[in-house]
Amino acid sequence: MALAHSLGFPRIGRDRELKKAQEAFWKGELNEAGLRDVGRELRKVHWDLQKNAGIDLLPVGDFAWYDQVLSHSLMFGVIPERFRPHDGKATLQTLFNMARGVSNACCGEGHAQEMTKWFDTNYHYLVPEFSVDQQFQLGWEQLFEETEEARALGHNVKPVIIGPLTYLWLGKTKGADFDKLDLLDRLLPLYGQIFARLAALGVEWVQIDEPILVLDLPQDWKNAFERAYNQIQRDPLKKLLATYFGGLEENLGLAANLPVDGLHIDLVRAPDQYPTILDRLPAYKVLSLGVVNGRNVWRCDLQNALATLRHAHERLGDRLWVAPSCSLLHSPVDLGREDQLDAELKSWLAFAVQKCEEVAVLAQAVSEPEAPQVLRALAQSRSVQTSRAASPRIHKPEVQTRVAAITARDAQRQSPFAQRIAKQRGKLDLPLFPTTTIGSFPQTAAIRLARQAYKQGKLSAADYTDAMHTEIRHAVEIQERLGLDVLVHGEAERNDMVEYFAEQLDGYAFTRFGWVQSYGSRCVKPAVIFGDLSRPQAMTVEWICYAQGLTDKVMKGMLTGPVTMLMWSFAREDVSREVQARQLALAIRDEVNDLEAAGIKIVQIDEAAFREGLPLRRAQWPAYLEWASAAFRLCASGVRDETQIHTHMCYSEFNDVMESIAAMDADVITIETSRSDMELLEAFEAFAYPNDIGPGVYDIHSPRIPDVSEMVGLLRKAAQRIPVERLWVNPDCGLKTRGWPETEAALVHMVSAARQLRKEWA
Ligand SMILES: Nc1nc2c(c(=O)[nH]1)N[C@@H](CNc1ccc(C(=O)N[C@@H](CCC(=O)N[C@@H](CCC(=O)N[C@@H](CCC(=O)O)C(=O)O)C(=O)O)C(=O)O)cc1)CN2
Ligand code: MET
Ligand SMILES: [Zn+2]
Repeated sequence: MALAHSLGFPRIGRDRELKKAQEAFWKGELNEAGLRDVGRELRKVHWDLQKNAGIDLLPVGDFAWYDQVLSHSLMFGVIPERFRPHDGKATLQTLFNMARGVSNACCGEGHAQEMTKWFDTNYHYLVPEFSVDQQFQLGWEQLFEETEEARALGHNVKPVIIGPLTYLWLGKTKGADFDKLDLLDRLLPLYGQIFARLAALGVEWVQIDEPILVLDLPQDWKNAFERAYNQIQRDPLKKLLATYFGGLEENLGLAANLPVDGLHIDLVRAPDQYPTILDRLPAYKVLSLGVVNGRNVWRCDLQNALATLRHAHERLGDRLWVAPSCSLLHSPVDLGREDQLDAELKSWLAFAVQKCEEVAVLAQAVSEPEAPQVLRALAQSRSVQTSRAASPRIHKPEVQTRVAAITARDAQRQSPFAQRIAKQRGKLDLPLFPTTTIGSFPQTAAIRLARQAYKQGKLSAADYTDAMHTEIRHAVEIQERLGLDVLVHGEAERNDMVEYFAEQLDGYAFTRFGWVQSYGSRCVKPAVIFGDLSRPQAMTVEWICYAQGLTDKVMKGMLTGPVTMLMWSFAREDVSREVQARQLALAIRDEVNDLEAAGIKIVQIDEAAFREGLPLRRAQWPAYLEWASAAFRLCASGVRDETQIHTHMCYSEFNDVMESIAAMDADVITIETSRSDMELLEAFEAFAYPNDIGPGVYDIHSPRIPDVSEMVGLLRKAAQRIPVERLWVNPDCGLKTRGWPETEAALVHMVSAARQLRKEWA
């Protein structure tokens, strides 16, 4: 029989119990013992859920108080100087300080560790900081404690640990410039120590995650794999090397031959690697096949997966394991919780619990093809596949006809930028260094509670609209008082910048409890694209016009772009991402045009996920960049020259995609730059980026209020790289996670900084 295992389970909890406990702890409303109780209970529930679903070997080490990479930094003693406790002993407080930063009398100033995207997901990890004299020592007992905890509950567990090369790859060197790989020899002994301790606890298998094996790796990193694993092998634990999010391609031989006892590969993202791996895998090794998609919510086509598994089983026998493609961290927890989803649609979906059931039944089907539950599951899967393929709710001829009729002309503004900007300047009458914000203002508890009451039917639509109008008035008044030049309505009415639009588009479904962790305690509820997408009516025009009616200043209309809508949703798999992006682009284009017709002079189309959508392998970049920037232009090109189109991007490296950013041809782009000290602008300068730019002058992820002088300094740096006529002044990103007091204080400073620059350049 094939063994059913899981690479990791969501930690946040079915009802976001972990989020609520973390936030209560930070507010001082829950003590550490209380927080630890919540964690312990969640782990117990999650192991039980997986075991009851039929998983034979359960993951431990997938739980984290904030982020799994951060847990590893504590385990390895990689604690930046500014957070190092006096007695050298890291505590939960140390961990949260590293994640969230400190700024107080007792502990001084310490900016949080940088946060960045986990491969091509919407999960963010905390970037380890390495110094040239970096030492590593075991400094965190969590993995061992949780292993004991699981074993005390009677579970058969497999601890999960990030491999040494992936861990180093994810980190950043600080201070002196040096090669991270030089740290490998110092780090490796810790793996030996960890494995020895796990073996002493009675562990048989450990999972070592090395997802960087699916990237284009430099040769020295490839070489380092052999060296590292030859050194690691000298101990009694069995090791499963896990790769996911893509195919091994030219690293396949390397991965197959490392001296470990098993290899996991992602057959959902890269089914093509299957036959080759069978030929290359040494005969002693276990092969774990990730056939159930851990990154999407569609039920697995069991028939299809089983065909591969049966074939593999003939060759491998008991050396075949079955798993989800990657950790289920990226899936919502339990579909059973959804009580308001349409029954047919619900029958097409699987969340983490259901995915474990799929893995288990597939593992059983390999050796017991006639078992009643296997036959039942296969029949059900077949009927899901046929009902979906034929469903009239998926295929909309009018949408397909419109997409087919798109011409190159539709994705091109009427005139080149130079002509457009002259007309826009004439009409907008803005000062040099115009100030603006990225869109959202604080999403206060009051706003969320009003929305909850409205959704539960406890607040009427009219009363909800009134409550949101009050918020918009408040935001507009404050912006006028602060003296900002281009105003926003503040996005109070939006639960999320993607979900809000998804709720108003045909072809999208949304869940009530489908939460997925984005970072720390912050979660998102990705909507589900199930069919051809269209916009039945205007989505934002009334809100934006209400806001514009309150002021003589220019009100910027705020939309989310097609690539971001797609990347932050659960997408279809029966049509390409490109086609879905085009459908979204047409819907957004109609909204842009409606805003223009309603008298709105500036429209911002956010593409925060543009960079995240980039394939992990460079060979696939050109095709993606081509359709992604074309989709943006399609949204933005239905308007007159006078209408100014903005876009916004965050969490982005731009150097290697400048050409495509320029190809988007937005009149103004606002970007995150403050944490990198305007370094990002080098790319814009080097490329001679032609359009207007708003480099963020302060980091909105931190409650810290930067001084005027700090922002003036950043703006002067920007002015050295970009002609001042083309510079805007704005924060790094939206302000929804901030409170009002710090938001106002920071914006007062920002406006002063802009005024000072105007004087300097007058
Ligand atoms: N989709 C997406 N991905 C993204 C981003 C993004 O904005 N959206 N930004 C980056 C990540 N940054 C993020 C920043 C903030 C939040 C965030 O604040 N999330 C909220 C949830 C937002 C939401 O959906 N809110 C709903 C529901 C809020 C809620 O929890 N309501 C309570 C009741 C009210 C209360 O007690 O607060 C409940 O249902 O129990 C609403 O406003 O209506 C959270 O974790 O709390 C998420 C990601 C990258 N990826
Ligand atoms: N307009 C959005 C906001 O201000 C853009 C956020 S990008 C993650 O929140
Ligand atoms: Zn942003």
